[in-house]
Amino acid sequence: MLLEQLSISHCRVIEKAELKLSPRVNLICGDNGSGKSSILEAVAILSRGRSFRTSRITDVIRQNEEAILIRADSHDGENHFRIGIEKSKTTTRIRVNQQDINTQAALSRYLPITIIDPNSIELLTGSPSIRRSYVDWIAFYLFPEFHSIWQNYQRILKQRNLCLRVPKFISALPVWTDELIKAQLQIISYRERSLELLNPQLAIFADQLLEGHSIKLKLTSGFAQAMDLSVESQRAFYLERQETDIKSARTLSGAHRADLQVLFNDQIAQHSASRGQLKLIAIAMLLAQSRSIDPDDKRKGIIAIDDLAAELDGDNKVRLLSTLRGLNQQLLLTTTQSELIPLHDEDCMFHVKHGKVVLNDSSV
Ligand SMILES: Nc1ncnc2c1ncn2[C@@H]1O[C@H](COP(=O)(O)OP(=O)(O)OP(=O)(O)O)[C@@H](O)[C@H]1O
Repeated sequence: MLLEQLSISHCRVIEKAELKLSPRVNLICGDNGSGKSSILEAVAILSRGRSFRTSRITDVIRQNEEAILIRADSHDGENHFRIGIEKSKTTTRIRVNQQDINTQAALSRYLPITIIDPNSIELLTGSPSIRRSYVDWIAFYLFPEFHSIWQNYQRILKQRNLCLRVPKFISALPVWTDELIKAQLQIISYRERSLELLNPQLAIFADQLLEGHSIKLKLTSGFAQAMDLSVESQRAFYLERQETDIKSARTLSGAHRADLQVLFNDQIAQHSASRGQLKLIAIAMLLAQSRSIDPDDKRKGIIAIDDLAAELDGDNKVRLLSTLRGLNQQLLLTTTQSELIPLHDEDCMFHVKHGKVVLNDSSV
């Protein structure tokens, strides 16, 4: 997928910006506070419905404006799409090819974007939900049916939790437990299939970015103890834990509590890698995520990196830039240092000042 033209209105310091993007490197330069990250936030809102810096849309809507509006022309190699999203404090309107559509997921399908920013290290240091979302993102793009299976799991979980919380519904608990068991076996299988595609990609990026150190990812099941996950053994487990679940008023085990173990040279990465290495591991994981949804080299994701130079030392920066160059994917990179990356013929450089974006003509 490529973004060809991007139009942003009322995003933080940006009143209006139009960017005609290169299919390769797009370097977005400017001083601190000029509005570089706001461009990436706009792209994130288009792809995911929310910014990567805040979950509140009101933070992102320009002061004294009602709504943020982002539109893009994109194409996937065969078809062109015109996509757009308008978000006010209370409403969201999504359009694809002049048609209103109902769900963010339907829009997200058109725009697989991986965002790398200085907070990406939370992929390792943050809560398990960040790592679950990381794997589920891959399953979402690889398997069209995954999203409804995931939604179904959330619905069943809510029903089971209701039975645990409200005494008059307790008689329905075995039914919802069985539903939960069935649904989570599906979720686990999709996550495992995603990891099978992810791990070989990760080995390649670990080699390029971490000088031969190994990174491996392993799924944990979401159950406190190692056990076989057959229907019978799960049923016995939930029955045995029923009183604890009732006391907590929620289901304490299952696919919604799964985690991803990140192994660095076969040790738990969070406990063994340096902070600089953790950053590189997170970057390798995110690049591998983007590559793994494109096994036949047809559905390329877009990679956006906010503040590329931040906190990587000289050699690591050089290694990362050469890895990015080799990717053959569309890149959106922000930086305060316009000399950061030598540009090639097809690349574009944009300068951002007080929210105004201009194309640097010498870059095309
Ligand atoms: N809702 C808003 N309305 C108007 N301006 C805003 C709003 N929220 C933030 N700003 C301003 O927008 C700018 C945010 O810019 P942004 O974070 O995109 O800058 P940046 O170029 O990425 O900076 P840095 O290099 O420091 O990361 C800041 O100047 C901030 O004060």
